[in-house]
Amino acid sequence: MAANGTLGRKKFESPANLKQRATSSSATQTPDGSPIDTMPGQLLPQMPSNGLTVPTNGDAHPPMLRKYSSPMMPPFMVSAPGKVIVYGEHAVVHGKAAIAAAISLRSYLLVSFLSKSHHTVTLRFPDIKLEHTWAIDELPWHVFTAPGKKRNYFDLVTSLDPDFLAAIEPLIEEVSPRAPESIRKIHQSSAKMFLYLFLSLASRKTAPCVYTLRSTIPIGAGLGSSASICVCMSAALLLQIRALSGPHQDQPPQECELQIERINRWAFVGEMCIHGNPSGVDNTVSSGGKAVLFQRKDYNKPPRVLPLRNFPELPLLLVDTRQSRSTAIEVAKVATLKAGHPALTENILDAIGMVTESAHKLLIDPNLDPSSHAFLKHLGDLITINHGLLVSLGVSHPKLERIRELIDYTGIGWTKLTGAGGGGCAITILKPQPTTTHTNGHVHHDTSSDESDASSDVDCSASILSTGTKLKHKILDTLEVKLEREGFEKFETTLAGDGVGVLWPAVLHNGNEEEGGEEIDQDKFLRAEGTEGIERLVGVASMRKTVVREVREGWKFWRPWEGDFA
Ligand SMILES: Nc1ncnc2c1ncn2[C@@H]1O[C@H](COP(=O)(O)OP(=O)(O)O)[C@@H](O)[C@H]1O
Ligand SMILES: C[C@@](O)(CCOP(=O)(O)O)CC(=O)O
Repeated sequence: MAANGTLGRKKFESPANLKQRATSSSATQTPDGSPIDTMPGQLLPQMPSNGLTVPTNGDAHPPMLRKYSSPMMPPFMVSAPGKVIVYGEHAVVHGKAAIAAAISLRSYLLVSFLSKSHHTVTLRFPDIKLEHTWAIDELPWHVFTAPGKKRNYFDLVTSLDPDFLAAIEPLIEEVSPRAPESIRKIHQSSAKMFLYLFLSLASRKTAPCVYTLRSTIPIGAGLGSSASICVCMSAALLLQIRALSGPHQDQPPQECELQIERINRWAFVGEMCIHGNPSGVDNTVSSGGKAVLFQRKDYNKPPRVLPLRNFPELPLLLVDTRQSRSTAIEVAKVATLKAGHPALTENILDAIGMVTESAHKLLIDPNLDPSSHAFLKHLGDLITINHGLLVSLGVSHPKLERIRELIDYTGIGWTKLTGAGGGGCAITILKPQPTTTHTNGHVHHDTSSDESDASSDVDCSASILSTGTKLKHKILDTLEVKLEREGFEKFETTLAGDGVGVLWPAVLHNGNEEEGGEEIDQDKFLRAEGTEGIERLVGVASMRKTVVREVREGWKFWRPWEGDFA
């Protein structure tokens, strides 16, 4: 049951519906150039509050002189994925293409509203132990709304405004001033991103609220954690000002794309606050989901970004070395190698470019059969080749090689480092079925698996997409113990899933639409333990129980590749 009996789904409508009722035209179709300052309660005073209908001037009752207080908006959630680079890291710095894909590790942002008397906005980011509150009236709105300065929600912003940065600087300085330098830097980057987006998109009249964020993406491991929180914040603010339509059933693909693009543009602004000069690939993948081909030949021009709509959702094993690394240092290593051995290094970079091209050609093949063994083997071989080439560029790390060794030994899949290397993570695309195991140097053909695994003539379509087989579980569990013993962390994720998603209101029905549902409140969200606890709370069914894709109860996504949502 909902903590508040009025929070059952039937009593609330999607942001798009509310907006449609309030303005009768969608922001998507007729952007009027000015952000909407009011909250749904303010636009719709007739909206039921605590189950009661508020009389309006149109009622049989005479107009009332007392001003009714607006009902509070229900809490809602947004979520956005992290990413991995599947092929082409480092070569992409030298003008070749790379392929990046969304993963099912995600950030979740809960937006809860306070009564008007508060007039504050609070960030609760427990992953980085940050909690900070600002008085909305004391924020430098005058700078962000000065003549000629105010940005529209649909604007393309490609650089940060120095006046805006100067205006928020004193507020950022007040965040965790006594924390150690390394922690303060993390807190202040997140606060800077938030304040810049909040002041650009919201207004002085914005309803007081708390933004509580939890992420299942390891931070600083090259998995796009920062882009994912920027996408969440951008989407939440755009929903609050009703600048988005949907996500809803049968939304045309172009309209889905427009909403994603709108979110992505502001997420990029957030990334600029955190990173200075981001490439834009992380926020693009996190907003839109699935995968993209990404290439930047000329740094003075925007990159080429091609969505790869056919990229299949594949189970992916992700292992974090927990070895911190610096992207800048790894990129510099390759530059040094190139200076010392220009022809050789160029050949390696060209070869990596060919790996990406080969994968791209396969993925856009109209006759692609993503369930065929041949398809998966092609992708897997390219993973192995790509890793070898990265090793020869000198960007691997003994810990990455150890992970690869442990995984190769099980024969469970194809493994490569992902991102900058020098630490960070390794990814493994799982083979359709492991028919053999290796113990103490001996190779065993396992016969203890269930029927689908025991069959040598396996139906790949079932086994490729499923990790739900006994043998795989056994190998993965044994592997997990070994990896953990050596200080590594293993995640079972899915490759090429959804981008930004919305749970409106933040109520789960646990499969029963008739019941009022269970509200996800701040306390429950903060108390959820680890990735499993968070995913259980927000309605993600365990991957091991599902065959094709994770089930996210109640969540809606913009899916241009489908034309609607499932
Ligand atoms: N869960 C989170 N909560 C709050 N801030 C986060 C979170 N995840 C990432 N960030 C922000 O993003 C920054 C990490 O960015 P970065 O080092 O590029 O890592 P990644 O490669 O994972 O994006 C952090 O310093 C912090 O400001
Ligand atoms: C090495 C590189 O190709 C990828 C770095 O990825 P990440 O920082 O590990 O997400 C650098 C880049 O593309 O900017």
